[in-house]
Amino acid sequence: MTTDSASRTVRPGTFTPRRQVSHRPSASEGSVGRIPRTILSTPGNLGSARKYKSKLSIDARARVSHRPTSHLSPVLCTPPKNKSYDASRPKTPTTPRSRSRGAESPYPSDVPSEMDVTQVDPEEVLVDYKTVGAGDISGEIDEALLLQDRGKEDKVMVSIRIRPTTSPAAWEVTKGQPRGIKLFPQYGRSTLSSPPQFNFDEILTGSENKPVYNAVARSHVCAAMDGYNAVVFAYGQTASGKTFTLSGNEEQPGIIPRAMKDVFACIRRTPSREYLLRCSYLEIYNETIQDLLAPPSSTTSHIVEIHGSGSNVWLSPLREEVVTSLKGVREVLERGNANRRTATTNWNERSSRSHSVFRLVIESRERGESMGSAASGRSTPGPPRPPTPGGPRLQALGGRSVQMSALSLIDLAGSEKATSDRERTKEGKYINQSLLTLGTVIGTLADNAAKHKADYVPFRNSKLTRMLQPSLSGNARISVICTINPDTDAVGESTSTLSFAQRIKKVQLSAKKGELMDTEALLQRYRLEIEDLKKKLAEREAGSPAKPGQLSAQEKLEESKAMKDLSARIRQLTKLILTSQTVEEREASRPASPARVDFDMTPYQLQQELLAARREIETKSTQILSLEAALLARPELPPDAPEDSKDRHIAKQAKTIRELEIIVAGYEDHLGEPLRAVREDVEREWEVKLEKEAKLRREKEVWAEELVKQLEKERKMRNKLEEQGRVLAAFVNKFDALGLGSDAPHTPPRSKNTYEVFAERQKTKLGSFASSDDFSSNAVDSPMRLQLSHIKGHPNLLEQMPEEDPWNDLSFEVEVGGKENIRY
Ligand SMILES: Nc1ncnc2c1ncn2[C@@H]1O[C@H](COP(=O)(O)OP(=O)(O)OP(=O)(O)O)[C@@H](O)[C@H]1O
Repeated sequence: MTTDSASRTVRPGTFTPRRQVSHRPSASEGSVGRIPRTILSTPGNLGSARKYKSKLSIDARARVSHRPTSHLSPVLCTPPKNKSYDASRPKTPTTPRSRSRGAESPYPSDVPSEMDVTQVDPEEVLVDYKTVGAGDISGEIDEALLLQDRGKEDKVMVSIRIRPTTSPAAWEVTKGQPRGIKLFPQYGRSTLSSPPQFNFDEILTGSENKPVYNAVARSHVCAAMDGYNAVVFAYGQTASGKTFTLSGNEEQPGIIPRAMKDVFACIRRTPSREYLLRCSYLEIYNETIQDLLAPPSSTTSHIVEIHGSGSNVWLSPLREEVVTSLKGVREVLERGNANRRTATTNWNERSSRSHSVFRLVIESRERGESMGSAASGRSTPGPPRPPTPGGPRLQALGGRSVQMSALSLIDLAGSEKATSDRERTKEGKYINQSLLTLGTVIGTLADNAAKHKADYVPFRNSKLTRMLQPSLSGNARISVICTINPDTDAVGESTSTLSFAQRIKKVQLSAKKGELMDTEALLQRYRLEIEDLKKKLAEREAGSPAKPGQLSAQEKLEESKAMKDLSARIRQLTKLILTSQTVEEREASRPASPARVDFDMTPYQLQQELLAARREIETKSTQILSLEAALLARPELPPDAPEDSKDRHIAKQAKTIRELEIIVAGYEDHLGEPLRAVREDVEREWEVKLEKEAKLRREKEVWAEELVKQLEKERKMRNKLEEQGRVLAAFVNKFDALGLGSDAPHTPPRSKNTYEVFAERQKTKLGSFASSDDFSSNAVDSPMRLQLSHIKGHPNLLEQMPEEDPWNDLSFEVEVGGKENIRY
């Protein structure tokens, strides 16, 4: 066990029935006898008597002059020491103050830890709309304000707050959207280059804290109430107004007190949920994390360690206080602030010498029908579960899941120049170093986001960045308010603050709602899902008989697949429920395991536990195997078994049969039938398609046959023509051989001309002409030689004859081979 739990043993837990929370004295009230009344009666001392040495603007002065009690009034000179202030918030002496607070803390050393979260039953300290008193809320929340940055949820919201000044300002705010801030050219480093200009989500001026809260923090507070982690932090040069913005003072409450009011306002506006609120407050001083709420009497160290890595980081030992009212929160804040380290520096009368983190963990769940732990019933019997540092305390009951988120409000120490004081110089070195690391981390994250890289981010280089790792890595809505001093002698620091603001704007976020479920909640979710799925299945079933004709095969397939999916999911969920119930039954029937995990254990202890658990599992597995073998070897129930166990067995079997029947019926109804019908439809559709294709093919074959015939005809025709050509040539040669033509001077026509001879030959059936060789040898003297020479030079001339054959007019018939007459 850790020191934390050791300390728990000396602090008896005081449980108060939950319904009485609003009526019973709160932690602070309860200890009135021990805590000085002066402290309780000055709730607003969070930001009391803060001053800075530079002058305020005229309007700020005018405002404070109307309020003589305002803590902003004595700004024109170094403030006189304020006794009550000193008493409530001790300043750091020249060396860091001792952590044994008996002397310094306003709280006596025996302040009980009544609201320590480890000492109360969470079910007894829930807050809901009934328990929130009218004084706990800030009035109506403007819905429009909550919706303001909804569109920028994946980006860090970055705003600038310019502290009022009476000196000439080096910066001017540009008009329009996005809001810009520009350095007057005369204050730029070089007159040649244009002076820097920056654009941001908001640029705020003046001393009013309400508009600042509304603009930069309200939507983030509401996001935290909605289940998202949210971080608001102030960054800037020393004395630029970070603490004034975060904590403010009685006149001008800052972001923290306003946020707390809104938390309770939100609870009051949400009657359907109940909440468990717990807060912690720490500071990082000289790279050491100190618990600002640790009880002064505690002998244990106040040094808090960071455990875990990546997005799973937690702090331990860290005291968390349950708060049930605004008064309770205020008391916690006062106590923490009283322990914070501040000191007078050259620039700030009360400079924060550390980074402070106020964290509110919000757990909530739907309200049950009846209230109280007995009515709602714990899902796990026995004593409350061991505390989990940073983990859930509220249990998911009756299927109601628990939403868990954290709202972190961070006041960073301011960057500063060197000072003559050695102690301040050392602190300043640590402050500057951790701010530098924050800048590097932000720069790398921004670069990674812009260039889609995954470069190593040096979170571990400082406690601050390591602690902020889960949020900076993306799982939080972040709002940064950068405070600047507009004076001309702070241009360098302001420019560096604005560059940091510019870089952090590029960091990519993707906050997820934190939801926790226990077995019962999961089972309930499964049951609801099954109901829903069954309804859907029934609707589909009811709709499908009306549709079949209208659906295409594809649609039917999809419909069948959807039904199949639904049935599969129902089966899967039913199985999950049965498995979980069996596990739960077994859990309930056996004594609590001695190996139940205590989350306060050290990693070594956990490892040992793990080894022991593994060994036990092995032994149990062997036992199970042998038991199973024995079970198989004997009948389920001996014949002489008692009647009631027989009945139980029968009931169990009947239940299994019913389950199987449902599954089988579901399969048959929703899977078998539609599939068969679909298959038939598909087959029918394809048959028609096939027939069409076959017909088309037949038609094509006929066409192809026709084509072949046509070709054959053409080929024959061509052969015939060639044959005719040859016959004609032979005829002409013969004609010449008969001496009916010569190159000699024209002889008077003889008694028979060519046609007559031809006709005569035809008559005497001179069908067998001499071979072409014959007639070519005789062709020399042919009167048609001239024309033949043309033909010889162009063997294909006959083929190329124009369709309008001039020889047509000279047509005559000749008998070829005694078979048929050919017309020429
Ligand atoms: N906007 C403002 N209007 C009026 N007064 C302001 C404003 N901002 C800061 N101040 C005053 O300036 C002084 C210094 O402010 P504050 O302590 O908040 O600075 P800081 O940035 O937290 O400094 P450090 O980093 O040193 O802690 C305080 O007295 C505060 O009241």
